[in-house]
Amino acid sequence: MQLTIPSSLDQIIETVKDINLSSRQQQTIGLLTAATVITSYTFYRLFKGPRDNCPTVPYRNPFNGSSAEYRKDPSAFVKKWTEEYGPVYRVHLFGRVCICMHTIVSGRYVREIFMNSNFDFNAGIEKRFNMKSMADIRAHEVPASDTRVAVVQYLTPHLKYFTPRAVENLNIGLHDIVGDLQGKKELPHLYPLVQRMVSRASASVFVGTNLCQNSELVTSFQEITGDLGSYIYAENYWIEPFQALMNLKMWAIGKFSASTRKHRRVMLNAIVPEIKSRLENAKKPDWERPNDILQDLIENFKVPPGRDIATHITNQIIVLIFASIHTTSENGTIVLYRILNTPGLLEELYKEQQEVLTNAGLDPNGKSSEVFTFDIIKNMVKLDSVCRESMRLRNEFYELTHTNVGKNKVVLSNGTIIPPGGDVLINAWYNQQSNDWEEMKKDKSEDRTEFKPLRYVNTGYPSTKVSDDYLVFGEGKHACPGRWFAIQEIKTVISLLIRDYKLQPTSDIIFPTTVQTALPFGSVSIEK
Ligand code: HEM
Repeated sequence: MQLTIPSSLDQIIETVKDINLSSRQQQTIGLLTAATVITSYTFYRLFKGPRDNCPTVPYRNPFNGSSAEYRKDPSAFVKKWTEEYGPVYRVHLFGRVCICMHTIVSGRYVREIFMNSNFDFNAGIEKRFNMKSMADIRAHEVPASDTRVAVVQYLTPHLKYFTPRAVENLNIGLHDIVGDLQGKKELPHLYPLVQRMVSRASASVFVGTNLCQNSELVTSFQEITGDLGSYIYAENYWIEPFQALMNLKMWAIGKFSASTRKHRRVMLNAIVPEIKSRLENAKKPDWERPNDILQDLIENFKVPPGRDIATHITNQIIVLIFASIHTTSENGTIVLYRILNTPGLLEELYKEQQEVLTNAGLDPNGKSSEVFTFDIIKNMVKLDSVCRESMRLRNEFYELTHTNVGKNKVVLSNGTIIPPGGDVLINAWYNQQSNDWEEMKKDKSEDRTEFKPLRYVNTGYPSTKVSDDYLVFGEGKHACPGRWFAIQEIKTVISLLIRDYKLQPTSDIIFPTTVQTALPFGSVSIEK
């Protein structure tokens, strides 16, 4: 017997009204049929999500829906269903069913998510990757708004001031990996190099010029995100449909994992005495106030009741690290591989660098912390275009999950309903790369899938400018407030490397096509 799951109440009535109830046997069959149909309908509604005619990608596995198919070939999956269903549709992914099934939003509709304060990125991401919980930080003690304030008020306005120290420490980070470099050195992958440079420079700005010399601390800055992330990503996906179990697992990582304990110990060992000595020195008349985010946090943030100041500030710094170090290192690595994979590009960028420095009356071979100033880096427009183009083309598919944290349903302009607690995924592939989005093409012949390094030169679209077709930093009032610092670091890492070293790929460079990593692969030789 074939069971057809009805999609509306009318269909149920149609099915039941034809049952002839003249005999006892027929009555029993009739009742059973009606019960089966009603139960099926209830399940159908439950698994389908809200009644709004939004199409749902068909799936067989009721627990993990389309997750396996999506993970196997995300590009094919996203292309197929976006073509079939258009800009807004539902997919049963990562165990999210019923009213919480992910709604995929593409094209201009993404604005309706980014501009609506009911949608929260942190609430969405924390369902699968709750960094605070995994680092044993109580969420309410370090709200996202605190980290935003730290960046918006104390970091971004002072980027010019912080630049020389960041450049000096990028160089030290580089030296940590390549050493004095007498001959050629082979780097199996570029990520550890970029990550060390970014970690050292970020540490000099976040916790100051004294603590950034603590190599163990810089290593913790470098590794904490990847270490905690590996507990989640190296996992069996069976746990995904069970949110309570996921939460328990992330909480247990925070409380009991060796990585969390180690990184917290290293950070507290460094930060506790530093805060103590700063608080004592501040009482002295000849005190010279340290200028870094640590000092801003000490002076401006309230310590929650029952918490000591050092633990609270360490927690704030850890959250800042989660937001900044891996993201910047990963994207810096992506840009570098793109440059190395494009014949003639490295030489063109070197030429631009020499021209910008010479036009500013600076010695093109001068001390890096003196010549690579905030304005000089800003003037490297070709390099900036390469950054935007490389980041636009990173392998992104359904990204930037947002949850409706409001009490009411949100109705998109096409009638799609996102209920309270409902999740949205942004179709970054479509918005950033698809040629089907005609509106985003300058002319019909433009190919958005192509890597065109100088695409954005003189277009008014620097790599920090968010737009519907460039969502790497999000959009709207929660768009990444650290993007100016991130781009400054990425551009300086590249400027230092292409001026002072010779880099050459020693294997093919592979750009990933899976959801597991955005990092390209390939070995590179480096020499002076
Ligand atoms: C290339 C590197 C980076 C990328 C790709 C990146 C990306 C993002 C994205 C996608 C968001 C969410 C935006 C949204 O909700 O719409 C975000 C938020 C945030 N980012 Fe970044 N980020 C980067 C670097 C940084 C850096 C260096 C910092 C700090 C120094 C930082 C601090 C933050 C903070 C505090 C938020 C939360 C903003 C809020 O909730 O209002 N990010 N970032």
